[in-house]
Amino acid sequence: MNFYTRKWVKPEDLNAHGTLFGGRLLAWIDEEAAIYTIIQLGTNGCVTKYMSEINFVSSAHQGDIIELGIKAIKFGHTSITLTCHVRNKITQKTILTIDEIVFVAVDDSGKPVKHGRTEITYTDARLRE
Ligand SMILES: CC(=O)SCCNC(=O)CCNC(=O)[C@H](O)C(C)(C)COP(=O)(O)OP(=O)(O)OC[C@H]1O[C@@H](n2cnc3c(N)ncnc32)[C@H](O)[C@@H]1OP(=O)(O)O
Repeated sequence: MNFYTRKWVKPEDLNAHGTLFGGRLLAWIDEEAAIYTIIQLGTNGCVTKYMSEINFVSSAHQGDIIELGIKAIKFGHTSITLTCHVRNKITQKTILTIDEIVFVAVDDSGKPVKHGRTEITYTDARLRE
């Protein structure tokens, strides 16, 4: 799993308890997973379909640097399934895990479309095909 994106937890990211707001973290994850999917499928036309159980394992605090890891675990016909792990960059302590995030490739009218991909690419070449 690659941890491409790092985030620095700032005051505007906190909840009423003074720790990282879960909704903010999920927004970061959804965007990261969407970008990962766009690179893997080579199309901007993809939407979030499903997220499995979200496990908030431990809190992050103001000033922490966290990193978001995403990896494709299954290529379907129109879908791609990802797994996600968020951890503290310094201590490596796990902050969150999501076993499955499913994105679906869609056409201009929003209907599922076959993406034709079967394996992970480690470059962004598909974006230029
Ligand atoms: C990045 C963003 O913010 S996007 C915004 C948030 N997301 C959205 O607005 C999407 C709203 N949802 C939709 O428009 C529709 O549900 C669609 C277009 C995504 C899918 O439509 P559906 O009628 O469910 O499509 P369909 O039944 O053909 O399934 C498409 C694929 O999704 C998979 N799928 C459908 N439901 C689920 C589910 N609950 N869990 C996992 N996978 C699922 C199917 O197995 C299929 O995969 P495959 O083609 O690889 O075998």
